[in-house]
Amino acid sequence: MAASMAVERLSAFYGSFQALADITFPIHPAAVTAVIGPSGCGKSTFIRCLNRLHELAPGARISGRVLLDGVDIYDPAIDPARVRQLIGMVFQKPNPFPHLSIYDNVLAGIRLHHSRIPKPQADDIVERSLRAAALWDEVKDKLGAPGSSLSGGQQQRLCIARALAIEPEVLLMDEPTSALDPIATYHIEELIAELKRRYTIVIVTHNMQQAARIADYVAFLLAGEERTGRLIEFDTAEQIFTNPKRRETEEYITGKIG
Ligand SMILES: Nc1ncnc2c1ncn2[C@@H]1O[C@H](COP(=O)(O)OP(=O)(O)OP(=O)(O)O)[C@@H](O)[C@H]1O
Repeated sequence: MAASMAVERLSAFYGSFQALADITFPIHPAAVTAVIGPSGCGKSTFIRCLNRLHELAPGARISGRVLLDGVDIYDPAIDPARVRQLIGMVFQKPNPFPHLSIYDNVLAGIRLHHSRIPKPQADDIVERSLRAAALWDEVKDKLGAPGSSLSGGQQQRLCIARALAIEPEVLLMDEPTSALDPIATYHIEELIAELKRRYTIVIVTHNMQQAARIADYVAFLLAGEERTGRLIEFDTAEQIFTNPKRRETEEYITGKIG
């Protein structure tokens, strides 16, 4: 069963600067939730709060709660490394280790947690993860080639395979297609549609058409003059794109602001 998440009164800070204020909404299991909003409204900050990457920035902290299946991932008893294992992340720019082979790239994350994996088990994890990332057929005959030998879209699917190898319950994606061409973007969108059957997915995107194509739910964030991002509207994608309740949402999705 895919996990559910929820954010409750989440605020995020960099030192004295408040990047996000008082954000509350549910993240439904086995569905795609898109986080949209103009540049600088705090989308990346938000998604990084969901797996405790935010706190690694100097002076960064949060208040509020982030629940994974009802458990607060910021509870002092919870190990942040375990959180990042359960809640995987894929970044904007495909970032495979360029000199590592495709095979070793898939295992790179898992090796942080398990020092020795027997070869048959490693082979199995590599094949399963590459299949899940819809990359197996393209690379199965060159698993020893460096990650950098792949196209941008293939590299991004390799990063998705690396994230899936550690068996997360939730997959976070921060603008995963913004560095890719339209065909590679199409492949990643198809893959997301497939992955949401098993995983809970949160994606940051600048691209309204993309959000409309792939999201089940949408959270729209907006920052005012003080640059603090707030949740303007959360709803099903259908509602947000056909009949938003707030004027600001309508202005954003029709291109009048942002
Ligand atoms: N490490 C940091 N230290 C201080 N302020 C930061 C840091 N990272 C981001 N910010 C600030 O936090 C705010 C939100 O930034 P964030 O990158 O989360 O926005 P975003 O919506 O993802 O932007 P974009 O769409 O341009 O990527 C901005 O005002 C930004 O300048």
